[in-house]
This record gives sequence, C-alpha cells and structure tokens, in this order.
Amino acid sequence: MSKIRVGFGFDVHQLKDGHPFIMGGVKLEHTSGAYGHSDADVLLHAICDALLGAANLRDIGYHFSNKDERWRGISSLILLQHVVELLKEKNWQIGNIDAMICLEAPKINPHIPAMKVHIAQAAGISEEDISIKATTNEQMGFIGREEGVVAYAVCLIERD
Ligand SMILES: Nc1ccn([C@@H]2O[C@H](COP(=O)(O)O)[C@@H](O)[C@H]2O)c(=O)n1
Ligand SMILES: C[C@@]1(CO)OP(=O)(O)OP(=O)(O)OC[C@H]1O
Repeated sequence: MSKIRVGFGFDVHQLKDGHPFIMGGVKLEHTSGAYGHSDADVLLHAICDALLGAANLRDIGYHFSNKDERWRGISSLILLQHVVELLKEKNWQIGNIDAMICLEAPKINPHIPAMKVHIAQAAGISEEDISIKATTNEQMGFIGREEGVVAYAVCLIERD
C-alpha cells in the first residue's frame, strides 16, 4: 500500500535597504531585499521545511546550519536540491507543493512563472505541481511596514 504524507513550512526574513532580493530563485528589482546567512530566499526555505517536515527529516537549520560557512550566500536552489536528495534516499517522491508569500512590495505575480521553472528544475518535478501565490499584509504589522517578508508552504509526498 502506498503512503502519502503532508508537510508544512514557514519562513521569515528581514528586509534591508539596498540588499539583493531573491525569491524562488528569481532576482526581484526592489529598493530593499531579504537578509540572511544564505541568499535568504524565504519561499524556497518554506518549501524546504515543508518537504523535510513531510518526510520527518527535521528542518532546514538542522541540515544547513547558519553557523556553517559552506552555506553563506548560497543559492537556496542548491539547498532545495539537497533536500530533494534527502527525500529520494528515503524513496519519497514529491506530489505537489503549494506556497504563499506575504509581502507588501514588489508585486510577485509577474515573477511566478519564472519561479516555477527554477523550483521545478531544482526539485525534479513538473511546474504543474507547483503553486505559488502572494498577498500583501494590508499595510499592517512588520510585513505592512516592509520590514520583513514571510512565506508558507505545504506539500504532499508519496512512496510505495
Ligand atoms: N507582493 C504581492 C502581493 C500581492 N500580489 C497580488 O495582488 C493581489 C492582491 O493583493 P492583496 O494583498 O491586496 O489582496 C493578490 O491576490 C496577489 O495576486 C502580488 O502579486 N504580490
Ligand atoms: C538557510 C540558512 C543556512 O544558510 O540560513 P538563512 O539564510 O539565515 O535562512 P533561515 O531561514 O534562517 O534557515 C536556515 C539557515 O540555516
């Protein structure tokens, strides 16, 4: 009998003026960008945590410590590839991924097709199995003040 598991991931990063803004492997043109130890790709981090959670394989910080110089400035597409390898070692296949980005600006919608291409390539799945959505926080709280960006992701994984 085949097994399916769901996973949930969340991530948040500070936004800093003049910092590059990488989201879903795409460089966004904006006055500020996400700050972190890696490239701070909040969407990919939420997806990594959803996948790791579904497979009961701890979390992104466990596998990629922010004290480890190997991961400084690294593209999170590479981290996603590592995560997918960890799942493959346990015979898990990804069913689908659904993600939500909470960000006041810039607009994410025009970049979603390119993000799907990057994620599909890194994860070895079809773009049709990846959903990415965005919302503002209606100008409220730290997201509304453009101090930070948040992403949530859920996924389904399966194995025989
Ligand atoms: N950073 C964002 C935020 C939102 N969108 C799109 O705009 C729509 C309206 O957003 P509200 O928060 O005002 O409801 C939303 O449904 C998204 O399609 C976006 O592209 N980028
Ligand atoms: C990805 C890692 C590792 O470079 O660093 P950050 O870019 O700071 O991202 P975070 O979402 O805090 O997750 C885990 C980290 O260990």
